[in-house]
Amino acid sequence: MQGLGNDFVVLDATAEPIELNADLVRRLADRRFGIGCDQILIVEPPRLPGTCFHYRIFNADGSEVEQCGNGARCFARFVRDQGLTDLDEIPVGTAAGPIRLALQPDGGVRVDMGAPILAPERIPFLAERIATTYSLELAGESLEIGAVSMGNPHAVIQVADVATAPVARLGAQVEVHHRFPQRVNVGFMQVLAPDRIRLRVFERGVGETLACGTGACAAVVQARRLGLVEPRVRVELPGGTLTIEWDGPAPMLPSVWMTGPAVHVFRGEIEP
Ligand SMILES: N[C@H](CCC[C@H](N)C(=O)O)C(=O)O
Repeated sequence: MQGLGNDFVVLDATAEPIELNADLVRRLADRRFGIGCDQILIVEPPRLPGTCFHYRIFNADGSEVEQCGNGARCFARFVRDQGLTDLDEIPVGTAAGPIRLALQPDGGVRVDMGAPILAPERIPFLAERIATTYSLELAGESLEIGAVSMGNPHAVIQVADVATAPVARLGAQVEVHHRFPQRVNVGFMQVLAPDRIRLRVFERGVGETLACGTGACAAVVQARRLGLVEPRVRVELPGGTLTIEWDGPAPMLPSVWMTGPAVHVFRGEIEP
């Protein structure tokens, strides 16, 4: 499956459990010696009340993570195509809590990604207090970043031009910065207009991907907090465009909504 070029191997563990260790994940995700993907998703029976499935996510480096936006849309497409559900609106449990996946008539998927998390200790991010931006000291330079969690941690850096942003170098340095104890995804955001953002994301555990759904959500949350965009924003990533909606930063942080495509690429069996 792929969502704007962020690609996944999706495994159906609804009938019998699948246990993946980090080494097996890395082998399956390897684009030369394995199948090849950015993340592996596992469809499991429900764990949370009121949900139909549980959704586990593993980065290509073998790390298990809390949330994946593009993967959520592909999850919805997969469980429908596999006949595992006939619901149009699918409540799914994740390590970050429940999310709701709604299949759209045009084949796209709209996801209630839940409310963003801004409290540093819950991101997690080491900071004295919550702030709209933080100064991050890197070898020889100081960066202004936003820190937002969508269940998974994101650093958001505003740049003048994503095309020339040092994504590989800075992304790799910020990903492992000591103030992010569980590492971090690093978004490079260029605000083009109040309803339009361009974004590149250096993903934790993968490197730069063609798209990052939670990264798009985090970028819009940060841009809204900076007063730069309207509640509905088109986020242009290298792999395509997502529509992100967020009415915040109201006192009660509302959900972030993400709408975009989910495409089936191939179906196969994994040799035991
Ligand atoms: N690399 C992310 C997980 C995948 C997120 C991304 N593929 C998305 O669409 O949200 C992390 O370590 O938190």
